[in-house]
Amino acid sequence: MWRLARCASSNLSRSLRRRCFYTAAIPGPCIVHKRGTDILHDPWFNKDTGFPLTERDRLGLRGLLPPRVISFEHQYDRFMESYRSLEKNTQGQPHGSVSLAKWRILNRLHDRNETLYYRVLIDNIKDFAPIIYTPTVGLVCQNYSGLFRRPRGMYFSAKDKGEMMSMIYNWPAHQVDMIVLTDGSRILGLGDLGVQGIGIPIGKLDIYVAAAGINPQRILPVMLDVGTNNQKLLEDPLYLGLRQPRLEGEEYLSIVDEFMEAVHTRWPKAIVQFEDFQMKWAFETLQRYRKRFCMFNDDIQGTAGVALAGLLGTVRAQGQPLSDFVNQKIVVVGAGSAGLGVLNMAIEALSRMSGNNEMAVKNKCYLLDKDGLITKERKNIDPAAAPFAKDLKDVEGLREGASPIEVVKKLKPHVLLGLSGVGGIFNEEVLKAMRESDSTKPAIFAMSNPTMNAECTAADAFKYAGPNIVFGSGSPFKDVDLGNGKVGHVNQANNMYLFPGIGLGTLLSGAHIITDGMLQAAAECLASYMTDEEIQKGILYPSIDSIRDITAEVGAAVLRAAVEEDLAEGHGDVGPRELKHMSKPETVAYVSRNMWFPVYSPLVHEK
Ligand SMILES: NC(=O)C1=CN([C@@H]2O[C@H](COP(=O)(O)OP(=O)(O)OC[C@H]3O[C@@H](n4cnc5c(N)ncnc54)[C@H](O)[C@@H]3O)[C@@H](O)[C@H]2O)C=CC1
Ligand SMILES: CC(=O)C(=O)O
Ligand SMILES: [Mg+2]
Repeated sequence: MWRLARCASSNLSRSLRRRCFYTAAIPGPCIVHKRGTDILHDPWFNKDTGFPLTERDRLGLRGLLPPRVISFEHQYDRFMESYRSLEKNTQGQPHGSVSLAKWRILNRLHDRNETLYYRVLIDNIKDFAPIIYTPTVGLVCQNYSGLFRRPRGMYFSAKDKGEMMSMIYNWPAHQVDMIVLTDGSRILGLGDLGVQGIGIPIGKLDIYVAAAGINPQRILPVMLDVGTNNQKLLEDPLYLGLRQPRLEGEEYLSIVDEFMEAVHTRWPKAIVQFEDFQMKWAFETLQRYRKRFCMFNDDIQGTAGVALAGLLGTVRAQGQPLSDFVNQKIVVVGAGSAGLGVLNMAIEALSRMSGNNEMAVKNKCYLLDKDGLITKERKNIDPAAAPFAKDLKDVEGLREGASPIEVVKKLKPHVLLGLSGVGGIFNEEVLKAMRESDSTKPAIFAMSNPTMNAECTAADAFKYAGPNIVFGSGSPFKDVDLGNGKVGHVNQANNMYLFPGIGLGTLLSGAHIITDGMLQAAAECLASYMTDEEIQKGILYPSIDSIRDITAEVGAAVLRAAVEEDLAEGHGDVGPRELKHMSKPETVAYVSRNMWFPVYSPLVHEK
């Protein structure tokens, strides 16, 4: 049953909680097995000019650095100053090249000094998320082979078949907690980018560190390079991946199987997030592995929870009780892994609310793909979309393959949600038709990424569909000035609000699988996070600035769900019994306490 109880510690002031993250205890020492320049060249341990003199002596660094010791705060200010002057000096230049220049300066720091990098990322997450994550990460992936300077993460290719069990031991960390894996076949809305898709696991794991406080020494971005069907890349002399068409069928699955077995053998507790796989493999691999390994598919499952929280928020914004969700007509444009994931989770929630009358709630949900409205008349219907195909007699006045404008005009939906990857398909005509919606506050979610692939811009949505809409987009847009001091609020309807908490909560619970119950708990937590006052203003999700707060809450909700399902085996010194006895607020505090925070630890050398 959907509960709207406020999250455990939500009455603690958010800013107070944020400050708590900064009162880090004196850091314990960190053992390193290297000395001298090897340390300076290792971004996990490097402190640049920040090594105190005693440490320089201990680690054989004296003379390898300029003599003056610069404090962490001073280094931080210096970096931010250079970032701000880059912003100033590139004003008026093309947006894409400015974004790439910003990414480069951040990436250089990432490659040199991770402690400082993650500190600036955490403190400035709202400004930097659009650079290291969507939309700029899309541009980075498109240009990856040209931008490549240093490797990050691991690359397993079709040529490594039979070798993966030993290759996995090439990774230098003893423990890995979180892996994000892609095969590069559907990178954001940009299609098959082959090996260049590695930018996505890197960006997602940066969000894991910033939002969930996963220790960056325990993360691993992975590219499974099984070839690419992108002809342009195959012909590009700079392309860094395998120059062959993608493996298919059993050949493909045997590569993924081998990788999963290798990971499980070395790090049985590591969580694997599948990211940006083309639809057929996204569903197939989820089915194949979810009962055997600790894994989830972010595009199917993470996106669904965020969208559902947004849809429930919309009902609240309309001033209706949550039970009114069952009366909403929902049109989803895009029948891929994300669109189907959203519809499946929405229908599950709706069914529970309507006393398991799944048929009745399905009748209120409409699904379109590139060929328009999906009905039972559709030839060669995808089996995953088939359960949502409409009987033509139930959609009077509409035809098989009806276009978004025909559907919106006829149905006057409460919600129009885009996960098609096609920029601008919610055009002026479609948006204007949403003015006739049966809802007083219709919702328009243009969730495709990156920005140019969004189904519409925020400005167009408010301009054409009217000021009363609730708006969400996958990539960030600025709030819209509606005149008369009114603001059209933009919600970033992105799975970044959930995946970090799903990963962290699962990790701390010690569960060996991720169940629907754990995912539902995550979505419920996000749905209940905002106050009625915020929701009335059309604000459905917390600000990205407070992403650590919401992640702690989501993580705790996931952990408690694992406990309730008797799956929690504990983590580190905290066993299942202790987890079971934690109250809700204690669980949130426990999760927050376990978030890594970047400070320079004293380094101690051990041979
Ligand atoms: N905001 C968020 O958190 C998330 C956003 N996404 C975005 O959603 C988009 C789709 O992702 P997936 O479902 O994984 O891709 P997918 O490739 O599995 O599915 C795309 C779907 O869109 C349909 N489509 C293509 N052209 C269309 C058109 N002109 N009109 C209507 N439908 C059309 C296709 O037929 C297909 O059903 C991507 O742009 C991705 O960035 C995905 C996951 C999370
Ligand atoms: C956000 C995300 O996961 C996507 O666009 O694929
Ligand atoms: Mg994705």
